[in-house]
Amino acid sequence: MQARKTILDVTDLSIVHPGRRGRPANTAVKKLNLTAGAGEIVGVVGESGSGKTSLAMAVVGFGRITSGSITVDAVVPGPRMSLDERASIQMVFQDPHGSLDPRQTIGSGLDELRKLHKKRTSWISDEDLLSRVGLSTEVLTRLSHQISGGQAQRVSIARALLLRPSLLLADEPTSALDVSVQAQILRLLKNLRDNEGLTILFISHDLAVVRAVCDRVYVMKTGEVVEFGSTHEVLEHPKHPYTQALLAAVPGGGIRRETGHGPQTKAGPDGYLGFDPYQPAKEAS
Ligand SMILES: Nc1ncnc2c1ncn2[C@@H]1O[C@H](COP(=O)(O)OP(=O)(O)OP(=O)(O)O)[C@@H](O)[C@H]1O
Repeated sequence: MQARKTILDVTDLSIVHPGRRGRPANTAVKKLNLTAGAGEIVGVVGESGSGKTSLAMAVVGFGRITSGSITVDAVVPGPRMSLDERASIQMVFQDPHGSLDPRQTIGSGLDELRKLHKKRTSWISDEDLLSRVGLSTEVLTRLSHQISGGQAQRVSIARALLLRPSLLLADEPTSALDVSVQAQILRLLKNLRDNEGLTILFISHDLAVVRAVCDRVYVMKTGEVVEFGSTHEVLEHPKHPYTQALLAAVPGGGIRRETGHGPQTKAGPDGYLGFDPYQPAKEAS
């Protein structure tokens, strides 16, 4: 099999936040190495405070880097990025409405992006773009508060896709959503990986979500990677006591068993039960 092109390359990354008001400096990331290949969904999982957000901010060029390096398809994230380089690294965050301008309709938000990035965005019409994320053009005339959380997250993903990013950073993209909507969004991200070759760095504290969507996973504890490998290997046969403890803390070992979403059946390949999360032909909720 041909090796994948490396899109994200994090080498020996350390991030130290300076202490404020007499507090000691805080080492959030220590000598971290991580890669993501083209068309791969790579997870970073760890408890609160493990350094995920510090890593994520550095990858998109907003955060501090104390030592080490990051490249995203030959772009070095940071304040010196050009507008076009900035557009090549896209983000989707936890709060789906928070990343949309409340005063703009979804359509005028897309128009604004198209004006700012004419070359990057001419490849697709709004209609085709929205259909790729399971939405109809009806959302174009709506304000962000007039669409559901799931729809808003689809719009955020569409806005990212419009810019043809080399990397999508998804930071807890489903944790604010209802469980059934969560599953739809996860399925959408997997479809975009499979059909568009999208490369995704997926940050989460939720093992069930990571299990559902990631090809490979890195487990972070207090700024260090304690274990990494294929999601199956790491979550089915965890070697590090921290990974074992994370799994033990989740009922069902990170395989989510939902209630109230239809009949309970055997876990599907996604680790979810009882419903088919992806309905591309329908207007998504
Ligand atoms: N701007 C900052 N200044 C000082 N310390 C910081 C800053 N940002 C993060 N930290 C510290 O760095 C460590 C890692 O935090 P980080 O937010 O990266 O972890 P996390 O895994 O994303 O946690 P969470 O899920 O709670 O956001 C923590 O001890 C945190 O207190």
